[in-house]
Amino acid sequence: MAFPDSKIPNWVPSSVVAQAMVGILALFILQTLYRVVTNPLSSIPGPFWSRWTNLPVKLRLLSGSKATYVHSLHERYGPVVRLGPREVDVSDVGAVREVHKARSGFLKDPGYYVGGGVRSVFSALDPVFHAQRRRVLGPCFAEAQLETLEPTIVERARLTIAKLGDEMATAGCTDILHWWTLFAMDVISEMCFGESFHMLEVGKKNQYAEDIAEMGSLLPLRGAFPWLIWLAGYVPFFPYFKNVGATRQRVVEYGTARAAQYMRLVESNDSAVRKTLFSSLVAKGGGSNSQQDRKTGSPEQLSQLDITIESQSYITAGTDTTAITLTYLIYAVLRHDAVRARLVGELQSLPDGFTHRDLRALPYLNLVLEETLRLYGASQGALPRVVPPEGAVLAGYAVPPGVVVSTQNYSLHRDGGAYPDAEKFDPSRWENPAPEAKNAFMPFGIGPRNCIGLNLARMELRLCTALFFRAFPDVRLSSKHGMSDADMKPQINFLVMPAGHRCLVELP
Ligand code: HEM
Repeated sequence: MAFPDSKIPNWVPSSVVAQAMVGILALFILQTLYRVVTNPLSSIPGPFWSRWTNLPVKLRLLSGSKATYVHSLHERYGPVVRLGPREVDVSDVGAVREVHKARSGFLKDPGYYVGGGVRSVFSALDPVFHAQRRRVLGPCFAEAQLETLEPTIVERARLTIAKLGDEMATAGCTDILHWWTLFAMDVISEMCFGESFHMLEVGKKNQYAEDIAEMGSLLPLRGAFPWLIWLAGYVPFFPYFKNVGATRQRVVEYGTARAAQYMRLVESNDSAVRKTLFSSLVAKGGGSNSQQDRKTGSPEQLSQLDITIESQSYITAGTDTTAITLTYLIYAVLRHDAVRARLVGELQSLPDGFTHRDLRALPYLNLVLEETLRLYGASQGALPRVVPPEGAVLAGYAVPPGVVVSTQNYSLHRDGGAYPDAEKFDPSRWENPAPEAKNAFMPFGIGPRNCIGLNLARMELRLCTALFFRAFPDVRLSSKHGMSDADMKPQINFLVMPAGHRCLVELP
């Protein structure tokens, strides 16, 4: 065998080179085998391929079937299942609570959560910084604080109902997912920037919302192959990913302009300035744009830039989540005549000027809400965390430091022990729930990284459901334009999304 183009000197016999190459290959295979066999995760049950790769679950993440697939692995292998050489999923409630509890040491997996190098309450990894931010921002989402913003929600919800009614009358049916998405965007933009995006009036998303949706659509890809986005910066034939930088830039610029505009209004002492989520912080001197405060990262005193970044994360985390959950709530109610009859009856007993406080006290509405959050809450997929340096024992299995441990509501909320006949949409199961049912229920996450917007989400869900079913007690699912249950099959990547990206309803 000759090596004409190589730099190997002529005096080295080619058979020696070939033997060396075979030797290196053999060593590599042996080392890999050794690592696979001695991997501390090898005692954790899982499919055979999980010893070598996590590619099968990554591909399922992209196709929206990871959560159902991982659930099937739990059914086969038990509450702790291996998904790859350095990855496991846990569905044992005690172990899930261990992972997410305060001071557990498990941090959010940076491959999944951190984007754009900015630190918001959502993306921050450092627990000290995060705790300080939550202390500052938590009160903005307290129920009493949100009551001052209730008129914003009601005004936008009434406009949505009017739009739905118009479209059903003129087009014969309407897409509630589309309109609830615009509703949620308008509400959160007004709550962050003091002025709604007015997307409901226009009937479609603005550029900012499109940009945020585009960035969100890349999350599964980023979660599966974080290096791909990095690589895209260097490889010229990835124009799609190259646009991401420009999109992100546009989002920051637009948010900055909106926040600056709001601060100018506040400083002008205009009495017409609308309250925002951040009003109490601004009143205490937050939101300043001085050079000293500009640097993002000061946890106690939020600068204008911090408020812009936080707003962006609320718009990302608080729009589709609310719109999708609300859409599934209506869909589930419309598929169950007895549930609809009882809910509509209860809502019709409300006085005309009802408030969110009245809705909080309605028994059946809240049962329907809990059951929707169990089966159709928007967050059903993996919430990945990294095992701390000291390692962990989860449901009896030792898990070494650095391993990614995920938990998923899809499995927790379908645990037959906690929820008999788990696939059945049955609000009455929450009338007198067993401790197991309460324990496994985590639609908004648990612990210090739970959802900061959960009070806002529940408020929006209650108000919209009440206004919708009072306005349209006889509404039904439509079969126009080929709409069927297949359109509502949940696809789960980062969030749940109906497979058809629509939910059409009509009046009789
Ligand atoms: C039905 C609606 C919603 C659902 C089901 C939901 C669910 C969740 C879940 C499960 C988490 C935990 C994520 C994790 O542990 O990795 C979370 C976190 C978060 N959510 Fe929500 N969410 C909803 C609405 C909202 C709204 C309206 C807002 C906005 C204002 C919001 C803002 C956030 C933020 C900022 C975090 C990160 C909190 C932190 O890490 O400290 N969410 N949400």
